[in-house]
Amino acid sequence: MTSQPVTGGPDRPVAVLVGFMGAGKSTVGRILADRLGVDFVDTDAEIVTRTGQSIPEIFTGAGPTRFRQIECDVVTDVLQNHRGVVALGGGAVTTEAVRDALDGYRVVHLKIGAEDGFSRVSGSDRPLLADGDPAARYRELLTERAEIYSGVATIEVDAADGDVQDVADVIIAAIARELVPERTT
Ligand SMILES: Nc1ncnc2c1ncn2[C@@H]1O[C@H](COP(=O)(O)OP(=O)(O)O)[C@@H](O)[C@H]1O
Ligand SMILES: O=C(O)C1=C[C@@H](OP(=O)(O)O)[C@@H](O)[C@H](O)C1
Ligand SMILES: [Mg+2]
Repeated sequence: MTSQPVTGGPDRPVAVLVGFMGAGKSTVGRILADRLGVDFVDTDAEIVTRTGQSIPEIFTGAGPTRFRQIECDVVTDVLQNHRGVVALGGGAVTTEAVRDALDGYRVVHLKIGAEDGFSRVSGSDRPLLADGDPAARYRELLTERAEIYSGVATIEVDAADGDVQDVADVIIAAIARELVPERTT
């Protein structure tokens, strides 16, 4: 686990979770919010609520480019207006405007390897894994994006190590260290 100083603040979310599909952003994000006693927003769920369509429906209907535009609008709005925990969709940070919007925020990268991550999402309805060889596509996209996640993150945690509660514990400990740097335990 690595951690750099930063961020958060009364006018910002406590934490924004990024990382590849299957890292656990949606699941751990909800647990983290419960543990911290704050609200949780998953931007994919917010997209579904606002459009009235599922993520696969948007990808196959409006298309991936339009999905990224909708996603960018929703993410920037949530970042400005939400104060709890936010989980982004795995591809949100491929949009430059989203990366810019994250500047100065506490951004937690849930790091996952190809084998662990794919085993969690194999057979799910994620549209980017719908065609061809999903395991190969998963590996390719993960390799393409790994640096982007690390580039926007202020905290990085191993999301393969332990169950979802353990991952939430590690994030809470990292945030606590930022808030109280001299803490020894
Ligand atoms: N640390 C973990 N250990 C075991 N299973 C996990 C862990 N994190 C997430 N999962 C499982 O992996 C699947 C994908 O998790 P999800 O939260 O949707 O990931 P993401 O939002 O990053 O794509 C879910 O079935 C979830 O329960
Ligand atoms: O990596 C991606 O491009 C995507 C990740 C998904 O979210 P999760 O990372 O929560 O699975 C969802 O936004 C969409 O299927 C596209
Ligand atoms: Mg998710």
